Amino acid sequence: MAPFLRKFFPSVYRKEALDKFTNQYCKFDSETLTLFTSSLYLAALLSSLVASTVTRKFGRKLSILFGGLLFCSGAIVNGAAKAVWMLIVGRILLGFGIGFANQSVPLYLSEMAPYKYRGALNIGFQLSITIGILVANILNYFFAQIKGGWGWRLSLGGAGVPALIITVGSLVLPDTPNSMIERGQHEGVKTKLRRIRGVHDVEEEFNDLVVASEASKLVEHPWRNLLQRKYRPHLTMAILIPFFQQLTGINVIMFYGPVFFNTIGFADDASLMFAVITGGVNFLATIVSIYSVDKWGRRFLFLEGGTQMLICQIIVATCIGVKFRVDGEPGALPKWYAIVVVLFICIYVLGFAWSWGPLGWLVPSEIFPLEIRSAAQSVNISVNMFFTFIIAQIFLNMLCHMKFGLFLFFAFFVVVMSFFIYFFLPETKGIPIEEMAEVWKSHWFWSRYVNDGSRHPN
Ligand SMILES: OC[C@H]1O[C@](O)(CO)[C@@H](O)[C@@H]1O
Repeated sequence: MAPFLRKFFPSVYRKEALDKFTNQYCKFDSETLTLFTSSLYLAALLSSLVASTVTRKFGRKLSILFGGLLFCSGAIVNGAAKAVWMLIVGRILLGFGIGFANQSVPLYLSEMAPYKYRGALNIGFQLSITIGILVANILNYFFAQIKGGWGWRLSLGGAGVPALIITVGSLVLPDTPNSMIERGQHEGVKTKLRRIRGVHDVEEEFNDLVVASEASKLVEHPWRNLLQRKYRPHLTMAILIPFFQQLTGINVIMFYGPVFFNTIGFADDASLMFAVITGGVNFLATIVSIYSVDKWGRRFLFLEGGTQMLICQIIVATCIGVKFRVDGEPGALPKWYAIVVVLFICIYVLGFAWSWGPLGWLVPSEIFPLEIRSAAQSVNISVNMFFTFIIAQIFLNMLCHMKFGLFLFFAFFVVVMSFFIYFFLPETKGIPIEEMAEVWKSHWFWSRYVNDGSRHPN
């Protein structure tokens, strides 16, 4: 929003609004602007490491509560901001909140979910993220129209509403049976299980939980465990899947969509409107993945989504390159031309939202065996946050230097990740978690690690 830029980032505002001769690609290149966006992810990365201990020792509820409170305070500081430092402090508080929530909420969900619905509920996590993005984009569109130019305060402060929902939720929802057992609170667990599952006979699940908890207590060094040769495929996936998810370039559209649409010549309100459209497409396609993931499988969605994103990235790069050339000639794209670009961006978002978006969380969550689950999950989240931070931090500068080639840069990674999936990711559709080991044992490449040199008898 122009009043926001004028107040906190006047040099960006001047370049964008007043200087009609600047290279289009560099209009928004400002380090404080990117620091404002990216500081949140650095804070999230740090706090998710602390949160994993809180979640284990004090229960999921407490981590969720911390997440809600920190997020709430960040929203208040941001909504009341008078200077850039307040914005950045607010973003850091939001980041701490996200670190706690990202660590504990997926765990909470998967521990509460009945076994059969775990996949769908897991995608529910990503679905909620897309709903959050969509609602935020819609509100931004309306708040931007408020006379007096203070609508951005509502946009930033409004983040307090979902934070309050999380805070209150953490107080009224029960802790998970797994967590209670893990912390030695055996009484009351069976009653709780009966309530959650809606059946009387919970003896078997109770015993399973106790056995699982005993087993995980025997693992003294989950982090060192993860480095064992037999966990090489898991460690590889815990690092590469979140890395690739971010290298699709999705957050260029999610974070800087309005900035980007502005760059190609739309007015401020039209740019915010396109953010609503991409947000809507993102949400709808995530629903598609809920229905198709167990039907067509993970590999199909990854490969189809990758191909779709690749084609769109090449088309968008070509369209922008042809018009702005390498020197970023000032002037907007013709309307119809800009609409074609927006259309292919939407098809790109569709491709992401039914593949790497949800599967980037689902696949890691179902392939880690219990003894390394929490450590591997922390690696997964940290790598995700780290690369979200990197892209958020360098995107505007990359756009300025790599120009339309930026889209080809991400396209290159989409090719690499699709080959990676094709050759190295086994299909995990319909395989019970406790039988997952077999999948690696019969894989052409990973079998040499999990079988420890000797091939499986069959
Ligand atoms: O839907 C897009 C969103 O999904 C994620 O890739 C993973 O949750 C985020 O980094 C992104 O902002």
